[in-house]
Amino acid sequence: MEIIVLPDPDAVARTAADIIEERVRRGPSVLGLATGSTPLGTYRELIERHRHGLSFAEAQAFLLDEYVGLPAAHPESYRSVIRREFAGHVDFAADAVHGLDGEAADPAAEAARYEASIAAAGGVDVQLLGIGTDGHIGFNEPMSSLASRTRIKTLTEQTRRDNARFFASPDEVPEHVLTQGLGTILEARHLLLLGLGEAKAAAVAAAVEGPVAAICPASALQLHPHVTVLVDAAAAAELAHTEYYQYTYGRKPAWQGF
Ligand SMILES: N[C@@H]1[C@@H](O)[C@H](O)[C@@H](COP(=O)(O)O)O[C@@H]1O
Repeated sequence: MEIIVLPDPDAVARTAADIIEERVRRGPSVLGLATGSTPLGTYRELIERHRHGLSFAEAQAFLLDEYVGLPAAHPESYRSVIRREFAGHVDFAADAVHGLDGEAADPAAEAARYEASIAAAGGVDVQLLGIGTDGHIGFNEPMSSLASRTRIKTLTEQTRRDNARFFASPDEVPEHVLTQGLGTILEARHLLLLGLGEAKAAAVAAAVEGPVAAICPASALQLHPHVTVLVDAAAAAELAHTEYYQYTYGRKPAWQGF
Protein backbone atom coordinates (compact mmCIF):
# COMPACT_ATOMS: atom_id res chain seq x y z
CA MET A 1 0.00 0.00 0.00
CA GLU A 2 1.35 3.41 -0.89
CA ILE A 3 0.03 6.31 1.16
CA ILE A 4 0.56 9.73 -0.35
CA VAL A 5 -0.22 12.78 1.76
CA LEU A 6 -0.79 15.83 -0.41
CA PRO A 7 -1.29 19.43 0.65
CA ASP A 8 -4.84 19.97 -0.60
CA PRO A 9 -7.78 18.53 -2.58
CA ASP A 10 -6.48 19.96 -5.88
CA ALA A 11 -3.21 18.08 -5.51
CA VAL A 12 -5.18 14.89 -4.75
CA ALA A 13 -7.31 15.42 -7.87
CA ARG A 14 -4.27 16.03 -10.09
CA THR A 15 -2.41 12.98 -8.77
CA ALA A 16 -5.47 10.73 -9.14
CA ALA A 17 -5.96 12.05 -12.68
CA ASP A 18 -2.28 11.33 -13.44
CA ILE A 19 -2.75 7.69 -12.43
CA ILE A 20 -5.94 7.29 -14.47
CA GLU A 21 -4.50 9.12 -17.47
CA GLU A 22 -1.41 6.93 -17.45
CA ARG A 23 -3.58 3.79 -17.62
CA VAL A 24 -5.98 5.17 -20.24
CA ARG A 25 -3.11 6.21 -22.50
CA ARG A 26 -1.59 2.72 -22.33
CA GLY A 27 -4.45 1.21 -24.38
CA PRO A 28 -7.94 -0.24 -23.87
CA SER A 29 -8.79 0.04 -20.21
CA VAL A 30 -11.52 -0.67 -17.71
CA LEU A 31 -12.07 2.03 -15.10
CA GLY A 32 -14.00 1.64 -11.87
CA LEU A 33 -15.83 4.88 -11.06
CA ALA A 34 -17.01 6.13 -7.68
CA THR A 35 -19.62 8.71 -6.81
CA GLY A 36 -19.86 11.03 -3.81
CA SER A 37 -18.20 14.43 -3.63
CA THR A 38 -14.62 13.18 -3.16
CA PRO A 39 -13.84 12.17 -6.78
CA LEU A 40 -15.46 15.27 -8.33
CA GLY A 41 -12.17 17.19 -8.54
CA THR A 42 -10.56 14.20 -10.25
CA TYR A 43 -13.39 14.09 -12.78
CA ARG A 44 -13.07 17.84 -13.43
CA GLU A 45 -9.32 17.36 -13.98
CA LEU A 46 -9.90 14.45 -16.39
CA ILE A 47 -12.51 16.47 -18.32
CA GLU A 48 -9.97 19.28 -18.66
CA ARG A 49 -7.34 16.83 -19.90
CA HIS A 50 -9.89 15.42 -22.36
CA ARG A 51 -10.25 18.96 -23.76
CA HIS A 52 -6.49 18.86 -24.27
CA GLY A 53 -6.55 15.51 -26.09
CA LEU A 54 -6.95 12.69 -23.55
CA SER A 55 -9.40 10.21 -25.11
CA PHE A 56 -11.61 7.69 -23.34
CA ALA A 57 -12.80 6.17 -26.62
CA GLU A 58 -11.08 2.87 -25.83
CA ALA A 59 -12.06 2.81 -22.16
CA GLN A 60 -14.97 1.15 -20.45
CA ALA A 61 -16.25 2.03 -16.99
CA PHE A 62 -18.16 0.30 -14.21
CA LEU A 63 -19.88 2.15 -11.39
CA LEU A 64 -19.45 0.89 -7.85
CA ASP A 65 -23.00 1.09 -6.63
CA GLU A 66 -26.54 2.40 -7.07
CA TYR A 67 -29.56 3.32 -4.98
CA VAL A 68 -32.42 0.83 -5.07
CA GLY A 69 -35.68 2.31 -6.28
CA LEU A 70 -34.33 5.36 -8.11
CA PRO A 71 -35.01 5.37 -11.84
CA ALA A 72 -31.90 5.83 -14.01
CA ALA A 73 -33.17 9.30 -14.95
CA HIS A 74 -33.47 10.48 -11.31
CA PRO A 75 -30.87 13.25 -10.86
CA GLU A 76 -29.33 11.47 -7.84
CA SER A 77 -29.16 7.99 -9.35
CA TYR A 78 -25.45 7.21 -9.58
CA ARG A 79 -25.86 6.61 -13.31
CA SER A 80 -27.13 10.20 -13.68
CA VAL A 81 -24.44 11.58 -11.38
CA ILE A 82 -21.60 9.95 -13.32
CA ARG A 83 -23.03 11.11 -16.63
CA ARG A 84 -23.45 14.66 -15.32
CA GLU A 85 -20.12 14.93 -13.52
CA PHE A 86 -17.84 12.99 -15.86
CA ALA A 87 -18.90 10.58 -18.57
CA GLY A 88 -21.16 13.05 -20.39
CA HIS A 89 -18.21 15.43 -20.86
CA VAL A 90 -15.70 12.99 -22.37
CA ASP A 91 -15.73 10.58 -25.31
CA PHE A 92 -16.64 7.17 -23.91
CA ALA A 93 -18.22 5.01 -26.62
CA ALA A 94 -21.98 4.48 -26.41
CA ASP A 95 -22.72 1.76 -23.83
CA ALA A 96 -19.16 1.80 -22.46
CA VAL A 97 -20.26 3.10 -19.04
CA HIS A 98 -21.98 0.39 -17.02
CA GLY A 99 -24.14 0.80 -13.95
CA LEU A 100 -26.40 -1.27 -11.76
CA ASP A 101 -30.15 -1.11 -12.36
CA GLY A 102 -31.59 0.05 -9.04
CA GLU A 103 -35.08 -0.69 -10.31
CA ALA A 104 -34.42 -4.32 -11.23
CA ALA A 105 -37.32 -6.55 -10.18
CA ASP A 106 -34.82 -9.21 -9.08
CA PRO A 107 -31.85 -7.51 -7.37
CA ALA A 108 -29.94 -10.79 -6.96
CA ALA A 109 -30.18 -11.47 -10.70
CA GLU A 110 -29.11 -7.89 -11.43
CA ALA A 111 -26.10 -8.31 -9.14
CA ALA A 112 -25.12 -11.55 -10.90
CA ARG A 113 -25.51 -9.90 -14.31
CA TYR A 114 -23.23 -7.05 -13.18
CA GLU A 115 -20.54 -9.38 -11.87
CA ALA A 116 -20.64 -11.26 -15.18
CA SER A 117 -20.31 -8.09 -17.22
CA ILE A 118 -17.27 -6.93 -15.20
CA ALA A 119 -15.70 -10.34 -15.78
CA ALA A 120 -16.56 -10.25 -19.49
CA ALA A 121 -14.76 -6.89 -19.77
CA GLY A 122 -11.64 -8.53 -18.32
CA GLY A 123 -11.92 -7.02 -14.84
CA VAL A 124 -11.24 -3.49 -13.64
CA ASP A 125 -7.80 -1.96 -14.22
CA VAL A 126 -8.03 1.08 -11.93
CA GLN A 127 -10.77 1.35 -9.31
CA LEU A 128 -11.38 4.82 -7.89
CA LEU A 129 -12.77 4.77 -4.33
CA GLY A 130 -13.98 7.33 -1.81
CA ILE A 131 -14.51 6.43 1.82
CA GLY A 132 -17.55 6.94 4.05
CA THR A 133 -17.20 8.45 7.52
CA ASP A 134 -17.88 4.95 8.86
CA GLY A 135 -15.16 3.43 6.65
CA HIS A 136 -17.48 2.13 3.93
CA ILE A 137 -16.33 1.75 0.34
CA GLY A 138 -18.91 1.53 -2.39
CA PHE A 139 -21.91 0.98 -0.15
CA ASN A 140 -20.32 -1.82 1.86
CA GLU A 141 -21.35 -0.74 5.31
CA PRO A 142 -19.53 -1.88 8.48
CA MET A 143 -19.71 -5.65 9.03
CA SER A 144 -19.96 -6.36 5.30
CA SER A 145 -18.17 -9.61 4.59
CA LEU A 146 -14.63 -9.02 3.39
CA ALA A 147 -15.41 -11.62 0.70
CA SER A 148 -18.77 -10.13 -0.31
CA ARG A 149 -19.90 -9.90 -3.93
CA THR A 150 -22.31 -7.49 -5.62
CA ARG A 151 -25.59 -7.57 -3.70
CA ILE A 152 -28.35 -5.56 -2.08
CA LYS A 153 -27.49 -3.79 1.18
CA THR A 154 -29.34 -1.70 3.76
CA LEU A 155 -27.76 1.70 4.46
CA THR A 156 -26.90 2.74 8.00
CA GLU A 157 -28.66 5.78 9.42
CA GLN A 158 -25.29 7.57 9.41
CA THR A 159 -24.76 7.04 5.69
CA ARG A 160 -28.32 8.15 4.96
CA ARG A 161 -27.68 11.30 7.01
CA ASP A 162 -24.31 11.88 5.28
CA ASN A 163 -25.94 11.59 1.86
CA ALA A 164 -29.09 13.57 2.72
CA ARG A 165 -27.42 16.74 1.37
CA PHE A 166 -27.96 15.43 -2.16
CA PHE A 167 -31.72 15.02 -1.67
CA ALA A 168 -34.58 17.45 -0.97
CA SER A 169 -35.15 15.83 2.44
CA PRO A 170 -33.42 13.10 4.49
CA ASP A 171 -36.50 10.88 4.08
CA GLU A 172 -35.88 10.75 0.33
CA VAL A 173 -32.52 8.98 0.71
CA PRO A 174 -33.24 5.37 -0.29
CA GLU A 175 -32.84 2.75 2.42
CA HIS A 176 -31.41 0.10 0.11
CA VAL A 177 -28.64 0.00 -2.46
CA LEU A 178 -26.93 -2.37 -4.83
CA THR A 179 -23.15 -2.37 -4.41
CA GLN A 180 -20.13 -4.22 -5.65
CA GLY A 181 -18.91 -6.34 -2.75
CA LEU A 182 -15.57 -6.03 -1.01
CA GLY A 183 -14.46 -9.24 -2.71
CA THR A 184 -15.50 -7.78 -6.07
CA ILE A 185 -13.63 -4.53 -5.45
CA LEU A 186 -10.50 -6.40 -4.34
CA GLU A 187 -10.31 -8.07 -7.77
CA ALA A 188 -9.55 -4.76 -9.50
CA ARG A 189 -5.87 -4.61 -10.43
CA HIS A 190 -5.11 -1.21 -8.89
CA LEU A 191 -7.17 0.41 -6.14
CA LEU A 192 -7.04 4.16 -5.77
CA LEU A 193 -8.61 5.38 -2.50
CA LEU A 194 -9.14 9.13 -2.06
CA GLY A 195 -9.78 10.84 1.27
CA LEU A 196 -10.48 14.55 1.65
CA GLY A 197 -11.22 16.66 4.69
CA GLU A 198 -11.16 16.22 8.45
CA ALA A 199 -14.47 14.33 8.48
CA LYS A 200 -12.60 11.42 6.86
CA ALA A 201 -9.51 11.47 9.11
CA ALA A 202 -10.69 8.77 11.53
CA ALA A 203 -11.94 6.48 8.74
CA VAL A 204 -8.68 6.87 6.77
CA ALA A 205 -6.58 6.06 9.85
CA ALA A 206 -8.70 3.00 10.66
CA ALA A 207 -8.53 1.80 7.05
CA VAL A 208 -4.78 2.23 6.64
CA GLU A 209 -3.29 1.68 10.09
CA GLY A 210 -6.01 -0.20 11.93
CA PRO A 211 -6.58 -3.95 11.93
CA VAL A 212 -8.22 -5.63 8.94
CA ALA A 213 -11.76 -5.94 10.24
CA ALA A 214 -15.31 -5.84 8.92
CA ILE A 215 -16.11 -2.94 11.27
CA CYS A 216 -14.03 -0.81 8.88
CA PRO A 217 -14.76 -2.13 5.37
CA ALA A 218 -11.98 -0.04 3.77
CA SER A 219 -9.42 -1.92 5.89
CA ALA A 220 -9.95 -4.80 3.43
CA LEU A 221 -7.66 -2.84 1.09
CA GLN A 222 -4.74 -4.00 3.23
CA LEU A 223 -5.25 -7.43 1.63
CA HIS A 224 -4.70 -6.07 -1.89
CA PRO A 225 -1.24 -6.05 -3.54
CA HIS A 226 -1.56 -2.71 -5.35
CA VAL A 227 -3.27 0.12 -3.49
CA THR A 228 -2.59 3.85 -3.67
CA VAL A 229 -4.14 6.04 -0.98
CA LEU A 230 -4.23 9.75 -1.78
CA VAL A 231 -5.21 12.02 1.10
CA ASP A 232 -5.11 15.73 1.74
CA ALA A 233 -3.53 17.07 4.92
CA ALA A 234 -6.87 17.26 6.76
CA ALA A 235 -7.79 13.64 6.01
CA ALA A 236 -4.26 12.56 7.03
CA ALA A 237 -4.56 14.22 10.45
CA GLU A 238 -5.13 11.00 12.41
CA LEU A 239 -2.47 8.90 10.66
CA ALA A 240 0.38 8.01 13.00
CA HIS A 241 3.09 7.38 10.40
CA THR A 242 2.89 10.37 8.05
CA GLU A 243 6.62 11.06 8.35
CA TYR A 244 7.35 7.65 6.88
CA TYR A 245 4.78 8.07 4.10
CA GLN A 246 6.26 11.47 3.15
CA TYR A 247 9.78 10.04 3.31
CA THR A 248 8.98 7.10 1.01
CA TYR A 249 6.98 9.24 -1.43
CA GLY A 250 10.01 11.49 -1.90
CA ARG A 251 12.24 8.51 -2.64
CA LYS A 252 10.53 6.30 -5.17
CA PRO A 253 8.22 6.72 -8.12
CA ALA A 254 4.66 6.70 -6.83
CA TRP A 255 1.99 4.11 -7.66
CA GLN A 256 4.14 2.05 -10.00
CA GLY A 257 3.87 -1.24 -8.23
CA PHE A 258 6.09 -0.94 -5.18
N1 LIG B 1 -21.50 5.18 -2.14
C1 LIG B 1 -20.77 6.39 -1.93
C2 LIG B 1 -19.33 6.05 -1.69
O1 LIG B 1 -18.78 5.49 -2.86
C3 LIG B 1 -18.57 7.31 -1.27
O2 LIG B 1 -17.21 7.01 -1.11
C4 LIG B 1 -19.14 7.85 0.00
C5 LIG B 1 -18.42 9.09 0.50
O3 LIG B 1 -18.98 10.23 -0.10
P1 LIG B 1 -18.28 11.62 -0.19
O4 LIG B 1 -17.16 11.48 -1.13
O5 LIG B 1 -19.34 12.54 -0.70
O6 LIG B 1 -17.84 11.97 1.18
O7 LIG B 1 -20.49 8.19 -0.26
C6 LIG B 1 -21.35 7.26 -0.83
O8 LIG B 1 -21.88 6.56 0.22
